[in-house]
Amino acid sequence: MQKNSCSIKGIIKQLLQHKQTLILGNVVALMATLLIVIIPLFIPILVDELLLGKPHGYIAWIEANLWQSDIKGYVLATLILILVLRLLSVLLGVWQTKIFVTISKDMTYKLRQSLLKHLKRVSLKEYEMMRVGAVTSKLVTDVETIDSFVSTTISKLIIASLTLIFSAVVLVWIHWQLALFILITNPIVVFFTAKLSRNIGKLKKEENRAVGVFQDALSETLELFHQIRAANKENYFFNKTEVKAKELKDHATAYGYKSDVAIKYSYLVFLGGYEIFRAVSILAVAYSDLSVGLMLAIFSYLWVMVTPTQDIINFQYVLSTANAACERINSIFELEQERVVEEKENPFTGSKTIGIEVKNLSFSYHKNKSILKNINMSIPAASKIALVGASGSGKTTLANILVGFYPFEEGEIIYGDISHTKLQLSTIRENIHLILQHPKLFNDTMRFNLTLGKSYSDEAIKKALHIAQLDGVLAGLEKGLDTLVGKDGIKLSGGQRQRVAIARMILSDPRVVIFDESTSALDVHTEEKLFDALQEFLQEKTVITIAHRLSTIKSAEYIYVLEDGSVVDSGTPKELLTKDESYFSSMI
Ligand SMILES: Nc1ncnc2c1ncn2[C@@H]1O[C@H](COP(=O)(O)OP(=O)(O)OP(=O)(O)O)[C@@H](O)[C@H]1O
Repeated sequence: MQKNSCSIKGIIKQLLQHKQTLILGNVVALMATLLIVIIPLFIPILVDELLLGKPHGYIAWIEANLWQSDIKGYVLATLILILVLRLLSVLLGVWQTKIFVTISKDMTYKLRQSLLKHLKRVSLKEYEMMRVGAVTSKLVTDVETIDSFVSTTISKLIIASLTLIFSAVVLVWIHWQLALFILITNPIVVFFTAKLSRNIGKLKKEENRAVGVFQDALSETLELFHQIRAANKENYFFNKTEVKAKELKDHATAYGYKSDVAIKYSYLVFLGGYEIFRAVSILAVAYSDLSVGLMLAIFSYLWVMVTPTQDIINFQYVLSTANAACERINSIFELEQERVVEEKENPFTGSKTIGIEVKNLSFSYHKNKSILKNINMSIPAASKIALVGASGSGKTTLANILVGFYPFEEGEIIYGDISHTKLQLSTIRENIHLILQHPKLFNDTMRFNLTLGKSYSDEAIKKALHIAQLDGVLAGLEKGLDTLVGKDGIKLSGGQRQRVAIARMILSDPRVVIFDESTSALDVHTEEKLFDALQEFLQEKTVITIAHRLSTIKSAEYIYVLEDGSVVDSGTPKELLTKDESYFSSMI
């Protein structure tokens, strides 16, 4: 699979995929420019032929072939013609902008799309260490920097170059020595400003990084606002965010004024050349046969050349900022993704449930710190297993591995009769449902939190709520299933949130269910009623229950005891109860 990445070469390659539209846009832009560029050619006619009586032959040709008039008539006609040319040029300019904006926005959309595609499959290990604000800023600010590079490249670079070439040709035609002078000074300006532009690129990179750091601090503060308030730590966290805002201000100020200084400096170099050129032109009128009208035309061409020259100078800056943005964007593309395997068989299809064999499984989150050590477990299909052990012994880690959240290198898990190496992690998660102790809810309706966007009948939803002991809760919601549950389900109690997660599981009807302290917030009475109601639903499913409370695992047929990442004991509840030293015995 080809790895996605952001590079200037890649952007150009992608641009070329829009070849036809690009050509159309450039033809339109060229026509718009030509209409403007020919305007200075009217100056010699007006000044030399009409005012100074120095014929170039144009008026004579017009009189012979088109129309005869006095000075007023010719001036008025020229004025109208120039205004029409300008109007046409503006209209073509609007069309050109529409074409180029469509291309550049399409390209930046595609870049965001491929970043989101990459993030969608990012490994959980990477996600856990990810600074969300920094990722957001890359998707917004850095992609915008690329957008401005693309729009500058496609809309300005070619036209600027063509305008300069066209003006150069006309200048050579008018006075080749003066033209040569301009053609030599332009590259010198670009040369003197190249190094500056690289430094500006670095400043832009710093500014975008500071945006990320600020966004990160802000989102974390707002995310944990409730806990911050509970700890009375608003000052600490908001001051920390303010410091990041100040850093952002410093970087943005540095980039803002230094990039402006660089552009102005480059422009100054250009204007210096321009002033010298003007002096030389006046000397050329004094000491050669260059007419005043042609000299004024040359000056006009110089002005015509100002914007394209500036565009080319700016292009260097935009190019180096785009390079810096690409570097930051690539750090997202470099995030490790979940493995993809070619799945030939699916053990879950056609079976009501499956058994799971864990063989010699070892796992660590970070090198040198082993969390699970050589775990062996046999979980027959439709069995009811419990996993107990002291806090930190690795129960949740094992549950996360069973549902395919973390890849592991040592050992094997056999689902049905298929090894984990031959299964897509998404297939495993589709069929094995892990219910967490602290389920996350979306700031959306109760219905959405139960269905997660899939369509179920109201009847099915209500049945799931009934099993999850939520009838009373639903009746108390002002808009029933369409009631908003608030940020992270704040309007619901901890136990209600746990039951919403269980109702969500019931609706998704998985083959295997893992309860990880999923009823810890319920009182023993409600928990008992819940498991009674769940009995029929779970009957034909493999169920693994992790709990610290005996009441939660009382119907387990077989128990595994975990200690410091190893299975230290296992057996039926009866067998374990006979052992005085067993962790299970201590739960009673
Ligand atoms: N995402 C993670 N990254 C790094 N280390 C982790 C991560 N999750 C857990 N750990 C570590 O792994 C060990 C086992 O944690 P785990 O949550 O699996 O234990 P547990 O038995 O479920 O504990 P509890 O009963 O308190 O929920 C702990 O030492 C913990 O610090």
